[in-house]
Amino acid sequence: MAGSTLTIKDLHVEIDGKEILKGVNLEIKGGEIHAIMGPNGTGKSTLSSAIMGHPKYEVTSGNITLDGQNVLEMEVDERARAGLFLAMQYPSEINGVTNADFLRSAINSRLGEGNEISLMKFIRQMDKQMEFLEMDLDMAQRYLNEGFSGGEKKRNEILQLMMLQPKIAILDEIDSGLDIDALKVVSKGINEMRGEEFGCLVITHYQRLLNYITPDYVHVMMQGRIVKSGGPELAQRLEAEGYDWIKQELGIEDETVGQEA
Ligand SMILES: Nc1ncnc2c1ncn2[C@@H]1O[C@H](COP(=O)(O)OP(=O)(O)OP(=O)(O)O)[C@@H](O)[C@H]1O
Repeated sequence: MAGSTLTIKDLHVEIDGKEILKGVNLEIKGGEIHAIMGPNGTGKSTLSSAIMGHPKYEVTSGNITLDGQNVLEMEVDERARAGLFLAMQYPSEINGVTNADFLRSAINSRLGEGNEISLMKFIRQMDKQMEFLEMDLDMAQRYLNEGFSGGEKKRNEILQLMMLQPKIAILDEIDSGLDIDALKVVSKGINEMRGEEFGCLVITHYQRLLNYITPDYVHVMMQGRIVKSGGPELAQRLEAEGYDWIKQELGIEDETVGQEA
């Protein structure tokens, strides 16, 4: 089976009446890893929130499709069931719901009624992936993200990714706040997912993540648009030289969006 394709065409998004995304075009296919970099406040997280259907982010024009299906018409849970996965910059804590319960119901919701995963199979898989991610097995029974350190939350997001096996994942600053060992483990998890069935968009500020997860494409976002795309060498140049050369090339003065009003 070939992988899926997420297509974003001329996407415009507003928050509280301010236009943040001003025409984003991007296609992510199974087997591909894309990275988006860009200065602070240029719309990177807005793009991931819009893809996952956060209610605050209003799509005013353009479209998002997954294998031709209109993602914008799907509720948030339908998007997840369709195979989209979003690892948030700040994962929420949910008191009263254990990590294991949350994961099992998320997997069952994806598999659909009548196809639920057996408890034994679920436990076997969860133990295996937790071991792979060098996680303390006790974390399965802790409430979701409650009291997890920054690094533990990120590792947990990768555990969810590996258990849910989405078609397309969007990882927003999965590397922020990680120590070097955790960064390696998180990258190991993402690399383990690599394959024709899996497409991924990684939002990051740092080339160092891309040393571990080599992207196929690197895009730069400024002023609510993707203004430049290239291969891994583009991230290396950004690390060495910053963003000024792109701003000069494109005649961009202030990169922050949404401040004009
Ligand atoms: N919920 C919100 N309410 C009001 N403004 C918002 C909201 N979310 C984002 N913005 C504004 O939208 C713009 C883009 O924010 P966004 O978080 O998408 O940027 P980013 O490129 O991900 O930044 P960073 O690199 O700092 O994470 C910013 O000016 C931000 O203040």
